[in-house]
Amino acid sequence: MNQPAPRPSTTQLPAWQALRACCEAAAGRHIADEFAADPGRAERMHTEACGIFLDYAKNRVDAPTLALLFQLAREAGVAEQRAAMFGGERINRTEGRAVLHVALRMPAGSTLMVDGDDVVADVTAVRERVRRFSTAVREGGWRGHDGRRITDVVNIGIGGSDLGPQMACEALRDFAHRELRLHFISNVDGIALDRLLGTLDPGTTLFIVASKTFTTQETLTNANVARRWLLGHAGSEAAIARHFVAVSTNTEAVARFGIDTANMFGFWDWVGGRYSMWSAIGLPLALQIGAERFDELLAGAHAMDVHFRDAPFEHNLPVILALLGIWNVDFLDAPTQLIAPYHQGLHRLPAYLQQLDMESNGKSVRSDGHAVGCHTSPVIWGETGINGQHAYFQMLHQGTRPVPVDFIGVLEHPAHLHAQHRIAFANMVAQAEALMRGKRAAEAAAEMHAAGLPQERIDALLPHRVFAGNRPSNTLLLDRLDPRTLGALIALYEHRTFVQGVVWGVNPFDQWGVELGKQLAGRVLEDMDRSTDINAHDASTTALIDRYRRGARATDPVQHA
Ligand SMILES: O=P(O)(O)OC[C@H]1O[C@H](O)[C@H](O)[C@@H](O)[C@@H]1O
Repeated sequence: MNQPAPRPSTTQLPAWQALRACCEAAAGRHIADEFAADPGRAERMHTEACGIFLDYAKNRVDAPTLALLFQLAREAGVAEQRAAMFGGERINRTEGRAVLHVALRMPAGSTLMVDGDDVVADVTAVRERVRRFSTAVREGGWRGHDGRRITDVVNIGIGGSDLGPQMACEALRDFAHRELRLHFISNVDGIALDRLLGTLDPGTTLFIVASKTFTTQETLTNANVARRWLLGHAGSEAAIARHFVAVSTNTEAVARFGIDTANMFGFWDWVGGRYSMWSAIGLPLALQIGAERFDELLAGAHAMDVHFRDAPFEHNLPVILALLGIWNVDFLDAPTQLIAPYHQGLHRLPAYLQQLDMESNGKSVRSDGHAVGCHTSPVIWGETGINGQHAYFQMLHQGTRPVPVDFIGVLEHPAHLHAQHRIAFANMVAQAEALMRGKRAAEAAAEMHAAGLPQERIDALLPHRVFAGNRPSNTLLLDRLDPRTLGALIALYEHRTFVQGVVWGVNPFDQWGVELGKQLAGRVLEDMDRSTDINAHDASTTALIDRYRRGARATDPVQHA
């Protein structure tokens, strides 16, 4: 396995050290004062590409800080690592793999050779199978075992085999096929699947078992339940072939499970799970919006790839977002990052970005095995901004720690929703303004005077009605929420994650941290069935297992009136 070229640790880079000094100097400065002093600030601090406009003027940075952040990207080797990724080098060093989600959206006919193999040709062949299959299901050519059309598609998968297609199906529901309903099952506790199966007709239901490894316990458990349910109704094994397809890299395991490998859509080990929605993992989306629109999603992502590859850092959306994120996490001590979409269609975006970012960069050692020495992935959280406003925005405005926000709005909207769209948009812009500007004591006092409050009351309330402001945010405006722009948006965040990983020196493409819990779950499961004493665990864990053994009752389902 080739080792990364030796590079000083991130915190030793000259730009990092200079940023430290910048940070101390900037401590007392307020963004509102920067706006007042610099009429050209907003004009300079925005950029746009692929139908996405980014305003980043409401960050706690000035021109010299920004220049140093770009310098940091140069010193950290972002351009070199970017070229290595696009060139198909094995930059996922701990797993010895190339990282080629960008190849999944390259136009048919282009070439990218890896180990003597043209990966774009392989990608195009699978894309063609997805096209044929999704068209057949959508048009009624592919039917259930008793000859009826498919009406419901259930994607069984988890993590990267669930979050991407689910998020995109929600986002693009306006483009959905009228007679095809999409469902997503990930939780192993059985509740969601149980509830769903009760509403489905086995003769018109298609299951997609989506798992890169095809070894994931949750997915295989749910898939087995679905299989038994189908067989219980259809009566014959032959029905499986009409109602089950698989998306995986593991042909043998798919065959062992009992799915005909003719009904399997493959992908490759150079596609990370959380980067896989562009592969056949996107099949639910292709079924929902059709292959042509799925191609538009890929084209939008490809356009962002080209922008990321070619645009100078100073105008490069992913690079700018990444560097501001690093500034917030490492220099302004912001431990979290809020994602606030002001479009109901994007309500699963925060969940999607949680995996993308935290599973990629939630690491404390660098690719070379040394400690990182700075903070890495922030906690990503959020839901639709408007709901957040009425729940946790209090903490954003007056809490003790800064919470940087990505506000995401959409400009185009259906005419009949114009009045509501205006309200949502106004709220988004106002929140960003309020977080940045705050409200100073004199302003708050004057308001209370004007409202006729007695001086005593004003004095008592004043500390509560002051807003410090100076809280950073980005605002991303999408021209519209269509497949192309969604593709560009997701690719933008993918590359942001990549740039941050490069600067921090971590490998954004492995996830060793998820293994330990899985291993221990296997042991706990065995111990839950043991009748003898168990003492291989700590006392707390043993007591919990014991409590389960004594207290967990299996009851009959609740009978509804
Ligand atoms: O697609 P699968 O192989 O079933 O994996 C599903 C998920 O499970 C794992 O625990 C990983 O942490 C994720 O990166 C992955 O997306």
